[in-house]
Amino acid sequence: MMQEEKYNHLKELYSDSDETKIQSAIAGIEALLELIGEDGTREGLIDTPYRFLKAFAEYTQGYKIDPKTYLETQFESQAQDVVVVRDIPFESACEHHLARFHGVAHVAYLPSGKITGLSKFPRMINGYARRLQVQERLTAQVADAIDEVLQPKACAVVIEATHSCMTARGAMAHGSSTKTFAVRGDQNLLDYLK
Ligand SMILES: Nc1nc2c(ncn2[C@@H]2O[C@H](COP(=O)(O)OP(=O)(O)OP(=O)(O)O)[C@@H](O)[C@H]2O)c(=O)[nH]1
Ligand SMILES: [Zn+2]
Repeated sequence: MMQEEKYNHLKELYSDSDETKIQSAIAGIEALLELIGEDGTREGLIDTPYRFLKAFAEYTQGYKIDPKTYLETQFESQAQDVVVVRDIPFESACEHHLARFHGVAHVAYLPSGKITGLSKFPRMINGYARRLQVQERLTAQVADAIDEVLQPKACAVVIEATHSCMTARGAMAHGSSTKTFAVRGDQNLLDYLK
C-alpha cells in the first residue's frame, strides 16, 4: 500500500481525526521505536506505526457505539425464571498501562416481561470492553446496561480476567486472575454464576 493510502485508511479508522493528528500519532510510535534503540526504517518496522494504529483502532472501536443499544432487540416474554449466559469471551485494554486484559463474562437476569436476543450480550460486552477500562468499571457498565434497558427484576454480572500488565511485567503474577461482581437487585442471583 502507498504511504498516502495508509494515511487515508487511518483517517477513515479514526473518523474524528485529521492529517495532523494521524501524523503526530505515527511520529509518537516512531519515537517509541527510537527510544528503545530500534531502527524504525528497517524493513520489518517501516510499517509498524501504521499497523499499530490500525490495531489500536480495533482495540478501541467500542467508543464508536453505545453498547447498551444492542439490548434494544427485545421480545415480549412470560418467562419468570432466571436466564444465564456463561463464558462470554472478551478482550480489553487496561487504562493504566494500555496493556491487554482478557477473560470471560457471565451474566444472569430475571426477566420482567421482556427478554433480549442472547447474542446481544456478547455484542454489548465487547462494545464496553473495546475501550480503555478497569475491570470493575467494565463489570458495572454491563450490569447497568442490562438493568437500564431490559429493566429486569434483577441482574448479575461476573467477569474473570487475566491482566497482562500484572502477568507479563511488573508483579509477573503468572496464572493470576481477577474476578469482579456487579449485582442490581436481589444479591441471590449471584448464586447462578458461581
Ligand atoms: N483495580 C484495578 N486495577 C488495575 C486494573 N488494571 C490494571 N490495574 C492496576 O493499576 C495499578 C496501577 O498502579 P501504579 O502503581 O500506578 O502503576 P505501576 O507502577 O505500573 O504498578 P505495577 O503494575 O504494580 O508495576 C496496578 O496495580 C495495576 O495492577 C483493573 O482493571 N482494575
Ligand atoms: Zn494495567
